[in-house]
Amino acid sequence: MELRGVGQRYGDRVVLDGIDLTLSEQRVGVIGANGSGKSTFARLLNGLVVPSEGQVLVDGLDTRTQVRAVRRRVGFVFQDPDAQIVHPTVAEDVAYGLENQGVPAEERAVRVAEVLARHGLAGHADHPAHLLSGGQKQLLAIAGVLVMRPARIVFDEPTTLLDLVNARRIADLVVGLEQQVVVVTHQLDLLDGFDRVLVIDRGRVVEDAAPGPAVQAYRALMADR
Ligand SMILES: Nc1ncnc2c1ncn2[C@@H]1O[C@H](COP(=O)(O)OP(=O)(O)OP(=O)(O)O)[C@@H](O)[C@H]1O
Repeated sequence: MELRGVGQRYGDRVVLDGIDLTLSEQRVGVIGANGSGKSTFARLLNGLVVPSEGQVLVDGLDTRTQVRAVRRRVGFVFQDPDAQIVHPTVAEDVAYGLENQGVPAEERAVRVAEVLARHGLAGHADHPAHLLSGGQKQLLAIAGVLVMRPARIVFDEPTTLLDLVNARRIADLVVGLEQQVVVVTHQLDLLDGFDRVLVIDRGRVVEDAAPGPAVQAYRALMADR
């Protein structure tokens, strides 16, 4: 994924400015203060937001002109799974994206069963999705993305609403993924073992390093506020 001269503004408000990055590492973290531009950055990566300046490219595809192809390559997991869960039952919800892509019913059933089993939701296939616990809902939202087999997944604060047990579960799941992942988080221990961490501050990337030095830079920055 590549950002070239990317800027994002809403009216007079500059939310991101002068972002030039190539993200080729398997695990990339994004940290920074509230309102620094992290979610906007995450949303640029799969075309949920199109930059007001510059270009975002995924495998050479421009999010401005090839957003459908980009979305097939880049899955997105929202902070609040309720934003993502739209169908009455667990299995229907996971099947939804596949149905949209025209995957035949038989293959859909196999892929849905497989992903639910892998994420401990097999026993819940026919349960109402809204009755799941917060942790199960987040797993369901992730299963709904994984079933589509995107090559990359962007997570926007995936553990914020979760208790410690479920947060750990999601963290383990993220670490075990074979896809490229970009994770926005305030939970700094989620970044252990990541390849690269970006610190965003006031719309700019102010540190770009391994997790240790990046977290240190972020702490130093916040200590001065
Ligand atoms: N659609 C929009 N219209 C106007 N302003 C927006 C829009 N989206 C984001 N912003 C503004 O951009 C700034 C950065 O928001 P963003 O959600 O990217 O920050 P963040 O770093 O993810 O914050 P947090 O850690 O609190 O989630 C905020 O001041 C926000 O109000």
